[in-house]
Amino acid sequence: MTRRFSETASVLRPVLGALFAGVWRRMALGASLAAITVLAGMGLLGLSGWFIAATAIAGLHAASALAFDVFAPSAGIRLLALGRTAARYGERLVTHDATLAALAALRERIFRGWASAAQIRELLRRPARALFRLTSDLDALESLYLRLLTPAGAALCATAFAAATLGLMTFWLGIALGIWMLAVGIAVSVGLFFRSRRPALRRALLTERLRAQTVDLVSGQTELVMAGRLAAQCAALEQTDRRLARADRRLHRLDTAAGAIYGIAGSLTLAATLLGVGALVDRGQIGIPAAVLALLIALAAMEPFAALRRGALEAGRMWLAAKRLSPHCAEYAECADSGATPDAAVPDVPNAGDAVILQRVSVRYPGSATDALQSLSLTIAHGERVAVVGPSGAGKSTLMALLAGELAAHAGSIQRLPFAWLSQRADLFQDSLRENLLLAAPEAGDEALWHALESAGLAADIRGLNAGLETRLGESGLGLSAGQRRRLALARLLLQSHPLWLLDEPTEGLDAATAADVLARLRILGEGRAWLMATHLRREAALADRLLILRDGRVEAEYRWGSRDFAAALAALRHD
Ligand SMILES: Nc1ncnc2c1ncn2[C@@H]1O[C@H](COP(=O)(O)OP(=O)(O)OP(=O)(O)O)[C@@H](O)[C@H]1O
Repeated sequence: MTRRFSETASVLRPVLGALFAGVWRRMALGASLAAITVLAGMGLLGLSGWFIAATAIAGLHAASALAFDVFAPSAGIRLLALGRTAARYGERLVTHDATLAALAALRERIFRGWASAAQIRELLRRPARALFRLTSDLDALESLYLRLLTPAGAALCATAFAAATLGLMTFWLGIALGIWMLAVGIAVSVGLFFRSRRPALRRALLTERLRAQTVDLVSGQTELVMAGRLAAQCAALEQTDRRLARADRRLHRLDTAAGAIYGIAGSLTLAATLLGVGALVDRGQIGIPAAVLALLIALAAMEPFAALRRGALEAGRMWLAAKRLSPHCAEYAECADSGATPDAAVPDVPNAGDAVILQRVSVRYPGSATDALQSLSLTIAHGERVAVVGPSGAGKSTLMALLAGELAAHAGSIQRLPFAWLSQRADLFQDSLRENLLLAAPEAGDEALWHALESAGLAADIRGLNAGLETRLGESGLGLSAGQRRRLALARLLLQSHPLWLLDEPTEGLDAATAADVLARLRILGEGRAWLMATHLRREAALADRLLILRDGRVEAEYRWGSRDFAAALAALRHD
């Protein structure tokens, strides 16, 4: 039991800390306004009933009718009516403003929490899941405040108010009402939470699966048709949909049952209060108007608990979201406390003279039994060009990813200068050419952009487009040829003045003429910078000052330009 409690606390603490950080005052104000709205509503109903009953009784005799003060209660009714409307309006504004601000801050925290090598790899493997978590899990936390905490606070205030009002008439009636309301409210909410936890969890997971399957179906249509798996994928999707509908039906049934229980509990409360206040009137302890006030307050008191229903139904989903987001919130909080970034793989800067120093670095992929890089040491001097060659699986891309900070080493030390990275696939976005270029240098003006395009040999092509730099690209750079995409990536590389270039097979897939042009430009523009280039191709490796032969994650040999071994190793590479 204690272990369970400490586990729950360890999940909720970072999430609540992250959710309330910076906005807790607004959230407390929102919850207070929600409570005021409920109390004003109860007060309005009770006072109106009291007023009508008291006016009717006072009207029975001329003397009492003349003495009856109609102004104070009607002013009170107006005040409560206006107050309730204003509090409701303020509550909506404040709670939603606080929630949106909290979620925006939390989203940023989660993004920062994800900005680590291991997380990025995981996200790239399952992008649909990442998107779902960013949207759905965070929305679930929105419900935690709006549908659970705020209504729970309002329900407690309503209980206290109803118990106090009846307690003023007779102490034990107030206590009995308070205990009864708390018992029913807590029992139904907690019972609903436990009964709905499994279907709510199932619903959240099935919605996630349905989205991922739909994305797979749409984006992989061609492959599914080619493999004859389209019908199977559709059937799997339909099955998920059916299971989701079953979970939905179960939740709806629970919701209806909880509504019915609250209805019955409300009627029982009303009947018991009627008997209680009837006895009090009989004994002459209270008048009829006070009895009507008590009855109407008891009638309204159960309503805030009914509002908790939705929160209790969604609690399972909130719990799942909290469990998934909690490590990221905790991770980020630790980093914020220590002033570090979440990515432990950020390397140091080497001493003057060298651009890269790797010392006995080992890297292992999660789930792999062997190291992809094994105690690898490498030094690259300023302005030196090193080409890494080796058979497929030797560890070339791993080495590049390590230096780019996409992978963390489990042993050894890494020092390198700031770098610009030309990867095999140019990461182009569905945006204008200008925005795609500005990713590399957000402050660059038009002159710098055109200069980079000129140097990359793409300026003439862009000038030929009607919208020039404003031309919009499709997904992954659709609208440009492979050669133009590579040149655009090259222009991005040139917009950065970093002293180290990481080039991953920079001309793979280009025709011989385009490749020769790109390489000639790289050679001229990369003068004075250090290069680390992963390659299979002779035309690329020929630009290097040093060849590094990698095999099974180790440096097997190194050859300097001009040596016979260098020429032999070069000759062994692919020609185009
Ligand atoms: N994401 C991954 N998870 C597990 N193992 C991986 C992963 N990526 C690469 N590896 C393994 O790490 C080793 C080195 O792979 P790497 O991609 O670095 O080789 P490479 O030399 O770049 O190959 P290629 O020339 O085919 O691109 C291989 O044994 C490979 O199976």
